[in-house]
Amino acid sequence: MSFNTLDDLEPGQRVLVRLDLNSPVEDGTVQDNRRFERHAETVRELAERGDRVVCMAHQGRPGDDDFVSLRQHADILAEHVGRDVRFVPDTYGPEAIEAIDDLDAGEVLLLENVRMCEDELPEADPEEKSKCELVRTLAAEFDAYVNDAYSAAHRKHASLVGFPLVLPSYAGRVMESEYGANTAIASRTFDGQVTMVVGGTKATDVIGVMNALDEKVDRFLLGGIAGELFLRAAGYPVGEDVEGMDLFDDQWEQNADTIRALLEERGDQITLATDLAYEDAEGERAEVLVEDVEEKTQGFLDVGTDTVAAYDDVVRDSEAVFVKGALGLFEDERFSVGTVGVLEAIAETDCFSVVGGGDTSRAIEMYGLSEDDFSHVSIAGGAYIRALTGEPLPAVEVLEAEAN
Ligand SMILES: Nc1ncnc2c1ncn2[C@@H]1O[C@H](COP(=O)(O)OP(=O)(O)O)[C@@H](O)[C@H]1O
Ligand SMILES: O=C(OP(=O)(O)O)[C@H](O)COP(=O)(O)O
Repeated sequence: MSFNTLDDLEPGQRVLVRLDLNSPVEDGTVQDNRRFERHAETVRELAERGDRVVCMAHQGRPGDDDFVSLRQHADILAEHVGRDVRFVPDTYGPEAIEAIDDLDAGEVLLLENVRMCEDELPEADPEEKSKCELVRTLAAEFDAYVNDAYSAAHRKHASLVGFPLVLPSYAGRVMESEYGANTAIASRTFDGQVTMVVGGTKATDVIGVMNALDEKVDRFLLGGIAGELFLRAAGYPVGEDVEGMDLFDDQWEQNADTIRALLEERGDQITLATDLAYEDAEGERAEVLVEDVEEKTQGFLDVGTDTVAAYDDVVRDSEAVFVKGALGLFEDERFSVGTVGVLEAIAETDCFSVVGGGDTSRAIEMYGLSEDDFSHVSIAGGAYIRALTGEPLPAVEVLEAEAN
């Protein structure tokens, strides 16, 4: 590992820590998940050493329903850390600076959602990001920067790539362990069939790297939003937004050409759902064969049972299975069949397996599966599949470049 870690950081300092607390938000309520539990280890270690610990994180994307304040995150984080986590509804303005100055040794503060600041999001190189006001203002308050946000390390945002150029920088415990595990996995080779289960909502992240995964993956099993977009490209009347959704049309615009090319060039490696599940008028799970869909009038919330059976067979014939994203809205038990079915098949076989996707790992504990039945459960989604391709992660690269 060629970056500095917490073992290299002198205790008793003012430390700015980038976490990834991006979480599901249901009816305005932030849902606890493994990201809190894992990052709490880094925060607790720093606080116990007598550092002043200021945490910075994001939630959602501007314009989306889950783009909310981090106030609730502070309470959830506090439960996992086992000590108070103060919250300030400001990121680098006077209120934030005052709260940072007020902190004593061993105390923890969480700043407001960093994506509420204009400087954060437009992607740019570290050099440019290091000069923005957000980075310059906050850097002046700290002795060191710790990046623990492995799962956001594929984004070139200010809080992720800007600070290592202006502060001594270190990887947190989550960054260290996820980087180590995912890099080791990327260099593994397998004799038998390697399968990747692709679902979730961030279709763009995975479609963008499917070409690069060609060497690594023999079979792709599609579900979730990516699955429907592929069905649309294959000519079925699905994969579009209905009823005020905002999941398909933008991602279709961005990826339609790539999807068509993938289907044409390696369609034999790509398996699509043959049936889909939806909520009927009585509120029950109902299913329809993809070939029988005449028009999409409501959301499809899971793959159907024929599809699950077919995917189950493929998983049982595989030597390695990588999961990136849920096959359906598994948080609702009626639509958990695809995600849980595939996870159960993996757990019952002795294939090498990695489960990732910001939310997918939640399905393991929600449905009584044991983490021990998987080789690695990552709290990262997009970053982990990018790591599999061997493509560098910008936030890791800058930590390495600036390490001494
Ligand atoms: N057909 C679907 N309709 C709505 N939501 C879906 C569907 N399929 C999957 N999801 C949702 O995708 C969410 C995100 O999955 P996740 O594994 O975190 O992938 P990603 O990293 O792409 O966000 C899950 O919480 C699940 O509810
Ligand atoms: O949850 C995240 O990614 P993931 O869903 O791919 O695991 C990260 O916080 C990155 O968020 P973003 O995809 O809105 O940049």
